[in-house]
Amino acid sequence: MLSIALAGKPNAGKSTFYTAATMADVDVANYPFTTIDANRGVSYVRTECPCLEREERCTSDECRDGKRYVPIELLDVAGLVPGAHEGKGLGNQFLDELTNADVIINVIDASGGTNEKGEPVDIGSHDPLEDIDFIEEEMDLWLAGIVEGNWEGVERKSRSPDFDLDDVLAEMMSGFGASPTDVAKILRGLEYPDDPIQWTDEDREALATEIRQRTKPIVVAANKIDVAPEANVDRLLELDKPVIPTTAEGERALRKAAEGGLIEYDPGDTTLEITGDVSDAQRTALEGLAETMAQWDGTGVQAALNYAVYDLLEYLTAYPVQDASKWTDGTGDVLPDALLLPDGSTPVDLAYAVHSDIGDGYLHAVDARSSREISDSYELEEGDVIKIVSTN
Ligand SMILES: Nc1nc2c(ncn2[C@@H]2O[C@H](COP(=O)(O)OP(=O)(O)OP(=O)(O)O)[C@@H](O)[C@H]2O)c(=O)[nH]1
Repeated sequence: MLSIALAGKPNAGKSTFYTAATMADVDVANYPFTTIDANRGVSYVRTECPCLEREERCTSDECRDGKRYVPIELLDVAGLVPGAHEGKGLGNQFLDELTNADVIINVIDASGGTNEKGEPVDIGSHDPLEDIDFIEEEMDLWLAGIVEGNWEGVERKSRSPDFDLDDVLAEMMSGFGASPTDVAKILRGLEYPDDPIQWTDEDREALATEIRQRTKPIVVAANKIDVAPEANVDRLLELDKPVIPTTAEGERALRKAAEGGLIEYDPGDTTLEITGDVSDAQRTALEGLAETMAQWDGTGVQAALNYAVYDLLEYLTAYPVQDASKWTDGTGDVLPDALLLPDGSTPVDLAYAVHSDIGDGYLHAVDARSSREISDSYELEEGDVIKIVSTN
């Protein structure tokens, strides 16, 4: 399963984001919230379900009136502080956890109400722009430290006659989650001496930065927009980096209210509707939230998760079915599965994602919309419904 890590300074709102995003909406998923451990849970990206094109909606628990929720793993990496790579704060352990993630959401306090260490200060008194780069810097320095730690081994290997620096670097990088394509791109983007003994600290740091950029893309969640000075959010949005305004607290309140039957709201909606008996205080709070959502296009929590998967990682959703005309699996369930695959994936990749042991059993694939056979090299598109024809 794709894995998204929430990182950022203490008190930026990571745990609130995590709780909101992993809170099962009883109406969407009628199975219990799957806790893997305290900081690792299941959340969802939202997309349009292909069942919207048909008369009847699909039977999946993860589809609500055509809003399709596709599971991903969410990690809550406790607060990082500047100097973490040297073991400051809770330090390295959390940087280590980030290596398990495919993409990072850097949660910052856009209200400027927490200082560089994450301690509460008056709203507006800390500049949130200062909180953006430090995660990248900490990760780069920490990775550079690991590369440095491995370097003696690389130098030793270089004495062997069949030494190939690129092979050794590729092996090291795969440990950080770099795919062979990433490795090729990283090595192409760098200039470095062939002889490892001549490498300087700068060469190793440049390598670390490239690895981080390729393997850990980051989107910033500019959190606490409900209380942030608007100018702060505007300045953040002007940066040449992906930034999504969020209110994690708002999303948590909405999910709770929806669960309690007070409102109609599905994660990612930009509006809410009060449908239950609410107190005056609840009405005022909900109306305030509705205003924030109108201004920023929702609470941003779903938008940040979606941005991480569909924009930064460039994944798409494909729907494997067994019956190409009814769009069902073997038991008659309509569009039971939605799978996230990298852009550029083919029907063969989908076949492997469905049955990892398909091997030579794959015969061909059918586009369920047109009922036509598609070529093995066809590049899947968002929302494709595909029947895999195999011998097993
Ligand atoms: N106004 C407002 N407050 C928020 C929002 N999100 C979180 N908070 C508050 O910010 C404080 C810190 O939130 P947490 O979620 O505990 O922060 P954290 O980043 O997980 O902190 P650590 O666990 O220390 O790393 C809490 O009092 C939250 O209620 C938001 O969107 N708006």
